[in-house]
Amino acid sequence: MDFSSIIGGGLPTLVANSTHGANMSTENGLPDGLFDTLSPLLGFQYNPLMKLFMILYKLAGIRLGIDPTYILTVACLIWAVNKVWAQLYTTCYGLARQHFMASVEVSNSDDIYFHMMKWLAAQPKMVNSRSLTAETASKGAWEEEDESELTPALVSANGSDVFLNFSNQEAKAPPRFTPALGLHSFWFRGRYFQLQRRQEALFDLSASGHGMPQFKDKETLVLSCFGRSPGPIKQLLQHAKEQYYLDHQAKTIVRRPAPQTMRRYGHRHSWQQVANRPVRPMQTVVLDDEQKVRILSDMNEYLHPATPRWYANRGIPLRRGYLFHGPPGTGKTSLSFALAGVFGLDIYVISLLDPTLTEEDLLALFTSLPRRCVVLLEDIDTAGLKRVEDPALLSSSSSSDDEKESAERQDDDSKEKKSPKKSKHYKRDWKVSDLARELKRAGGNSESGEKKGISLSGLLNAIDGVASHEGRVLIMTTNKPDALDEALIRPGRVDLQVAFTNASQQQARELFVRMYEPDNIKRDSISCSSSPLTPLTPFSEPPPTPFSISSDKDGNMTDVSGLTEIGDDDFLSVSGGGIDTTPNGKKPAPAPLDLSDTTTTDKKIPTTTTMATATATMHPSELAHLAAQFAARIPDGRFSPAELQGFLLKRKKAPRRALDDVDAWVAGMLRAQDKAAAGAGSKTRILGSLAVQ
Ligand SMILES: Nc1ncnc2c1ncn2[C@@H]1O[C@H](COP(=O)(O)OP(=O)(O)OP(=O)(O)O)[C@@H](O)[C@H]1O
Repeated sequence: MDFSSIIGGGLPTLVANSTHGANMSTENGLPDGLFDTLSPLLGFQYNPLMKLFMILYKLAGIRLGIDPTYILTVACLIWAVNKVWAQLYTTCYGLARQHFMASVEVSNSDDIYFHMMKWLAAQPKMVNSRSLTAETASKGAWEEEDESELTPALVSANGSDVFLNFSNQEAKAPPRFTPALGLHSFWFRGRYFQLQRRQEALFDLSASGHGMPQFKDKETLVLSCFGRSPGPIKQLLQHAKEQYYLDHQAKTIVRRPAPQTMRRYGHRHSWQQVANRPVRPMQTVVLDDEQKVRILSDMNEYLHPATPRWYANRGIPLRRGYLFHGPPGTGKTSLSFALAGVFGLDIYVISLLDPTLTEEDLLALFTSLPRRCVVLLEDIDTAGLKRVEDPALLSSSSSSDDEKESAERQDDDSKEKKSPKKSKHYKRDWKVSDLARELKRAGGNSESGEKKGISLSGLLNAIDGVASHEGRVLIMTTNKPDALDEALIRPGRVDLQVAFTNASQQQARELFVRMYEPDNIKRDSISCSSSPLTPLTPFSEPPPTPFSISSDKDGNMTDVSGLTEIGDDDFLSVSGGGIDTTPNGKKPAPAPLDLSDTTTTDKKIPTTTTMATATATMHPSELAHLAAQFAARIPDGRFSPAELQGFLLKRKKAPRRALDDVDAWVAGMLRAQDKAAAGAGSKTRILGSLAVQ
């Protein structure tokens, strides 16, 4: 392009033309355009910007050899057609959506949202979408890991041992990709679906935070498909949900109260998931079989779908409570988890010592429980729950000052008995000193930050008040059943008590077998229990035969048909968790064990390979023989299963070494116990037991 000729020749003419409003440019060989005609009329020559535009416009015309008006006209036409098309499309699409498409909305405050997102993240079509959101996918403690992905181990100082190294573990975890905000489409079971992911910011006036309203993001998924029925979308959501729970089938979900800021939204915001751990098989809890069967059949009966009707017909509130009591480390929590696993229930753990928990919160938490679940109140004795009969008397026991006050009052009481007229005014006759004392107490409490906490009546109200939730299984655990108020454990609140004791020789034997049996061998093949428990119904099988409950003349349940054959127990399972059978529901055939690790020494730290594959094998009969020898050296009822487990864990690959060491360990432990009994307390026992490990 010859700029000098344009500038030297064409430009002055153009400038002159545009300046003087000339309406002809025939000297450039171009016809007069629309602009040339319109510009004087519109007064373009007075506007410097428009003048510049005119110059550029003419320059373009000269360069292209056509009137730029045509280009502009075509551009305007394209724009108009596009506008009309867009409008038409929107209208037609809107009409089609309205009349020929069904849609379902899912909010991110609902669990289905997470089920759907997890499912979408696993769809190849979605993964290859051009518009994605990347998320950091972190693995839970119990999720399977690929051992081949382990970082090459570092060689230790002596050059022989190797240790695992997880320094770049996070870097290796691939991100998770989900559909970005906007419109997406995918096919599912031969059907076309549209997914719209939307986000909007809500101004939450009720947000407490520091009393300031806050913005809150709310996300919505809108799923649509062609057809007037939302059936396919429902199927899709059901499928996503099933896939989600398939991953969690053999897991027990543990929930705790959500933070206070979340709890106030109520219902599903009241609880948050804190763990998702593998189901604890019932066989791993070493406890008297009779006790296990008693509680299992009691719970099974309670959870049966026919039970609510039975309770309703008799006007009995549908609640069941259990109290597990016994020394620390005897399996109270373990049994609670195993029970939840057998019945496929989630566990809701509440600590009454939580400083943020008020009685209103407790009530709200109980009312937002799902239909069937296990509520676990651990170490209920530590919550200091007491019946408040007379606040004055109750508080009077807290300090020597108060004792004096109590004595004064008793003194006053006796005086008043002599002059009944005066006694009527007792409560109102506050002296200045009384008032000062009360104020001091109230001030002292708030200054020291002492928590008012949950009172016994608050707890009772939550667990069986008029507004309390029905259908849940309440399990309370305690080390000191005698310290509990009898109101808390009266029948109706606690229906079954299970006493846990230190390990018997039989239990020691079972613990030994469980510790050294290979992972892939089921308990029954080497069971040393007289009546092994395999109490489960495979997930896919139909539910157990409906039972009937009849009562004797005292109203006690006498016959629970369908549950009488406890030997081959059929227990209800909501999720199928805890199943300890092969996929076809049969018990696996016993496989030979070979635990020939007697040469293993604990001094050598296992390598990555040995950690994973060093399950040496031993014949079941040999293992049973070792277990019997071990049990014979454990005194009955002296050690908790947790203590025995701790000892065995230190020798987890060496059953014979455990046998060799057990006498010395028992002697050391007994000495520590005697010392503790002689006055130094339970702490000495614990420290002593650690020393003799
Ligand atoms: N009866 C048992 N059978 C199998 N393992 C047990 C048993 N008792 C305790 N253990 C083991 O000991 C550990 C502690 O058990 P658990 O927490 O169930 O005891 P607990 O009675 O609830 O104790 P605490 O009263 O201190 O809460 C767990 O690792 C568990 O596996």
